[in-house]
Amino acid sequence: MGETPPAATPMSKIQRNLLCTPGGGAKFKEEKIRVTVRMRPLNRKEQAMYDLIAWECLDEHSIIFKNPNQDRPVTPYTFDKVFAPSCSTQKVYEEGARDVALSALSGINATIFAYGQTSSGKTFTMRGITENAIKDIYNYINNKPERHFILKFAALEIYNETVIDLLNRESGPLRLLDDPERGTIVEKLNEEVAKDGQHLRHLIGICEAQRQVGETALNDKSSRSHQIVRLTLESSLRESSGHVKSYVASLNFVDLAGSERISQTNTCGVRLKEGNHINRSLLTLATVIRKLSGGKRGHIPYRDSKLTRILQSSIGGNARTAIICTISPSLSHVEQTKNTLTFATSAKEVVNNARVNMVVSDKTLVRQLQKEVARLEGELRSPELSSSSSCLRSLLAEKELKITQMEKDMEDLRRQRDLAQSQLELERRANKVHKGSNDHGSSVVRCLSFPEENESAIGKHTPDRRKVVGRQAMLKNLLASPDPSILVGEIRKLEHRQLQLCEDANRALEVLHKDFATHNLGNQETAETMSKVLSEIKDLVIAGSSPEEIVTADKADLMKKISQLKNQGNTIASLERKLENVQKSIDKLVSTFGTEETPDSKTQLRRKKILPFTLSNSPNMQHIIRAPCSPLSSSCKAMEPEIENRVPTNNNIGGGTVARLHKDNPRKGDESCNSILSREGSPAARQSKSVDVKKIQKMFKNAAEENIKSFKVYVTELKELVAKLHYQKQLLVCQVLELEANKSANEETDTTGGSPVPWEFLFEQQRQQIIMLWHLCHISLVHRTQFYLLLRGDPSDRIYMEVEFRRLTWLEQHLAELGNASPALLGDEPAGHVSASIRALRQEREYLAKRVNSKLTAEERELLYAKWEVPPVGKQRRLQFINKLWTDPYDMHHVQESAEIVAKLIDFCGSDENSKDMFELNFASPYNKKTWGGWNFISNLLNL
Ligand SMILES: Nc1ncnc2c1ncn2[C@@H]1O[C@H](COP(=O)(O)OP(=O)(O)OP(=O)(O)O)[C@@H](O)[C@H]1O
Repeated sequence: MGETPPAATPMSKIQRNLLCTPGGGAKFKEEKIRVTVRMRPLNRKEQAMYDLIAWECLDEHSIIFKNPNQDRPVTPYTFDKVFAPSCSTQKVYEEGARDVALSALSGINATIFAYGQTSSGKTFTMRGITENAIKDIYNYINNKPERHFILKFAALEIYNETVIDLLNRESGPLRLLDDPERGTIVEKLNEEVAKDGQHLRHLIGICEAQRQVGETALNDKSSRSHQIVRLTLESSLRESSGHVKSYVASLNFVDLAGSERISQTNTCGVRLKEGNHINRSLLTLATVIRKLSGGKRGHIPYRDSKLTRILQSSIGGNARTAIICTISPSLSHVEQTKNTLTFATSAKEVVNNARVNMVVSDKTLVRQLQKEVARLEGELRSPELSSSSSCLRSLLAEKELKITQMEKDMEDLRRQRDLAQSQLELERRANKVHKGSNDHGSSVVRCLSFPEENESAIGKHTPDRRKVVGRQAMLKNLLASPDPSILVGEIRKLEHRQLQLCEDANRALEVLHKDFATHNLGNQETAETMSKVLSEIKDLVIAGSSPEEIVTADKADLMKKISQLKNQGNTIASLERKLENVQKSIDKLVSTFGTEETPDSKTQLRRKKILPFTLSNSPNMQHIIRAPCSPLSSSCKAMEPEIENRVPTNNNIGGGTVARLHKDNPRKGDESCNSILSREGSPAARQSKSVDVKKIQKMFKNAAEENIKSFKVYVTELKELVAKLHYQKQLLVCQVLELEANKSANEETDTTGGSPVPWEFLFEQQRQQIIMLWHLCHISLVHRTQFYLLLRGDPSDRIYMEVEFRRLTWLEQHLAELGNASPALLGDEPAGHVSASIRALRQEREYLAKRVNSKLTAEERELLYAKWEVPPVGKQRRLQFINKLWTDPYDMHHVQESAEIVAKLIDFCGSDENSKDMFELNFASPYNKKTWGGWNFISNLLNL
């Protein structure tokens, strides 16, 4: 059997009823405990002792103590019913318990118990009540064929505060459990279904037999425990009726042990112990009743005894309760009777809240829910939708509208994507066509362009702006594409192209490096030449006031040479034009002398027309090749004497300076050149020119043929090297300006005898410009310091100042040009070489910071820190200090102090006049340090 609470309706079933019975509701009914008093007759012992009857039933509701001396009036006790000794148990049941007992058949819990002193007739009464109730219950059941009843039986006793299952005493003491839904339940209490009345009586009989009974002085068969017989009645209408309501209720028959006075019962030992437990539990019951009767809802000590715990729902709870208080009429038990009546008086004030426990079985519930679901589904399918269905329908329509709009949007996006792809394809084709038409030029420029896929030729002369714009448009189209996968795919393709470009660019860079190595060689030669020139210039400056003729002659020669250089204005274009003039001159000569045309001569003529050249260029070519050069300008002007464009009729070609340079640097082709010059300059040749025209013509033809082969090589080299001359020419111009300035100063001094040009003013002005350029070009602090401290405004410093200024001016422009052309600028990043310069400067500052502690005393350091506003506390104070040096090009005081500090850190005294030489021609092109920075991939730019 499962757990069966002995005195409470299963809460789960009650709650299920309350929750699942639509519209059924729970009908609560407040009702006071029915309290009746039954007074037994005097038993034989009482009669034998001639005990007096102390109580009189005034009527069916009142009982009064009969005062033997009649002096004091007594107050009768009034109850629902008072049964005189002559009343039968049947009547007690019918008038005191029947309606309560039968409430269980209607789903209301019911409890009927007897309370009174020992031997007052409780057991006697309850047996009769139970029997009558069973009889009535089965009579009711039998009279309700439309309902199906299940009657379950359980019984327990509380003996010495131990709960015993009377159907299975061997199971031992049972525990009471507190269930939040079901209340107090008796764990593992057997419950047996009563098949019928007879079976039920049999079960009851078994329990009575199991109950603890003992003999006392007052009762031969005194109950020594509280007994609770529980009938659980479940009733439901039969399925054929179509109803679903069912009821469940418990009907408790409680036969309490009687209170007893030890003095009267003469108990000891076990009985005394039993009596103590009985009295204690009854006292708790009386307390609970008393408290409940007072209407106070404070603490009710249900838990003080197992009796009150089990009967909790029956005393002030969900049950109808009837208490039959049994009393003895004997005068000898007046005090016990008064106590019972007092208890009864309290009990009759206790109000219960009984309700009908209507339940729905799981099977019935499922069936009911299925019907409800079917009904709702029918409503949904019905055209006559309810208001909620209409709301759902409008919501669905709104959703469908949104879906339709989204589909339209998606279609628009697809069209935009297709359009972008078409534009991309058109752009691709356009770029391919464009690429095919511009597939020329140097590899150096190509690396700075933005070439297309499958582009294999060397790049163009200049970056194709239109192509870049087209690519930007293409990127915009791609970014506007609604399909990210297409974007990513296209970008990956572009990255692939960029990788190819990177390889091409690296190859172009190699070419550039080789080119520059050649340039460096020429630059060294140029430096040597320039050193000589500068030496001459310095000598000239120093000897500016010398009257010696030889110096004047040298000065005149140098001025003449420089004037030539200044006026040449050679460019590669002008050189080529001059070469074309030479060709024309040769052609003219050939045509002049070519009166007889043989097949050979025609062939030669055609070949000369294709590749005309004059031998007179050879020595000049060497001069140009060995001239100072720069790798950076494509519009440089070459130094070429005008005489070189004429027909070689003069054997003084090249002049003294050129001849000297030529001698210092012999080159390939000199031999043939000298050979021809020798022939042209000999008297025999001049004689034959006037005599043998054909011979002269043939000579020219052969000479031209001889040099035509080397002409192409020469032109190629010329194009490369002439382009490198621009920078060195600037230096020469610088020197020219300096010489002119000196010359003007000298002439002005000579002619006017006035004061010289205020060099100090010019010095300060130029130095400020140089300082600014140092700052802009991120020049080494050590270099700045040395230059600043060495060049203090001496007239001899003019050339160094001019060189430094020119160098820095060129460098600043060069950095700007490279920065503008650098692909790295596509990512808005500083040019690689600028970054390298900044990095190098930072490293230099770190180097200087490390020397602070060793070169400056602690006192000096703190003074400087304070002066330069370095925080007194913090990390890297030395580097903070160094980072403040050479940072303000406008403040000359700042520059002066910065230079002095750096000089101290590097142990530079600045007194060596020869140290100025380090600033003459110490030109290091940024190309020496330039490294290929790689490409910025589109994906990186787009943060993909
Ligand atoms: N109303 C009555 N009419 C005739 N005899 C009665 C009546 N009530 C009780 N008796 C008799 O009194 C005796 C004691 O009765 P009972 O055992 O029922 O008392 P009790 O209250 O149950 O005592 P205890 O508390 O000790 O069990 C029994 O022999 C019983 O037959």
